[in-house]
Amino acid sequence: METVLSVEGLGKSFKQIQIIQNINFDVRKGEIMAILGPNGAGKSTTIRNIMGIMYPDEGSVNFHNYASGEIPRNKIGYLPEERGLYKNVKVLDMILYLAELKDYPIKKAKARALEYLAKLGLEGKEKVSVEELSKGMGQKVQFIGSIIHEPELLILDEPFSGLDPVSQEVFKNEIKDLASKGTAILLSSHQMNMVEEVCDRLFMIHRGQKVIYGTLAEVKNQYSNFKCTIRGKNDISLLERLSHVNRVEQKGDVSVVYLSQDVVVPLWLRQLPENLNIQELSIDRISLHEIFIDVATDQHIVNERSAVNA
Ligand SMILES: Nc1ncnc2c1ncn2[C@@H]1O[C@H](COP(=O)(O)OP(=O)(O)OP(=O)(O)O)[C@@H](O)[C@H]1O
Repeated sequence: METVLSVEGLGKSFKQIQIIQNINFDVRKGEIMAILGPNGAGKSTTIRNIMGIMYPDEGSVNFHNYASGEIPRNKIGYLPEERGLYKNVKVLDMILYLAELKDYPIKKAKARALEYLAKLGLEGKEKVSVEELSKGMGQKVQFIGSIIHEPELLILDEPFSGLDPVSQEVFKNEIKDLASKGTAILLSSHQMNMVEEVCDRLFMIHRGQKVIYGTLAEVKNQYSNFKCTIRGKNDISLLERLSHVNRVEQKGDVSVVYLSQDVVVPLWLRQLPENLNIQELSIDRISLHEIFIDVATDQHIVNERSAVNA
């Protein structure tokens, strides 16, 4: 797939403190790439360097064959972490103003704006002034502003925050739809369930450095695939002695047994001892949420390894 954005060796310091270091990834046409990491990891700093809001100390950002200084900004859409629209401007005028800033034909912009306002449940709000909107509604308007000019690359910093579950679904579907039509999307989010549902690949930063980079399937395969949850009173040492066990976590009567990558689940189930107390048992895939916590807290619960492709 065609590479739209490539980030190479990006590094940035503030007051001699290295915030991000040697960041490398790309975003391809029609894919949703998630950029993840705990608070303060360096995600927004990376995005701001891509957007030319700040300049990197090291490395480069390329959009197709354009180098940093030459990137045609009207080909990029950006929903920043800090939300902000002019308060005393009417919704439709606000969107058209943003389209004009990107040199997008106004007639087309108007048709698109009305289409998206209806799609996002804001039909009839065209003439309402921005200050009269709720926080979530304002976010929807800003989102429309970021895509009004049909950008080839869309960068979304925390698009789901502050949205109710229904609106999150609408946003999620819209983001997927844009990608299916060819938009390259870089998405930063702390909502792992959402990320898991939409992203094709992911990049995780921890303490300013890459710790995970790959497709969702690759990441899951690298981190032990399965966990077995058993409800029943059991001695932890009995569970720890089983084969293919990376680690056991016990809370009251519930034990979570994290299995190693090479486990064959039916065989593993067959070797469970007869004296195991099983009131309930389930086998599940490790979630992205668990992988995130594992990496971000250096726990190595799900896998002895700390990184994928690092
Ligand atoms: N302008 C600045 N001057 C000094 N330090 C900064 C500046 N901007 C960011 N930082 C620091 O850089 C680090 C990374 O911040 P950044 O906003 O990139 O993190 P993030 O991964 O986006 O976090 P969050 O999930 O909380 O939004 C933090 O320690 C932050 O304090």
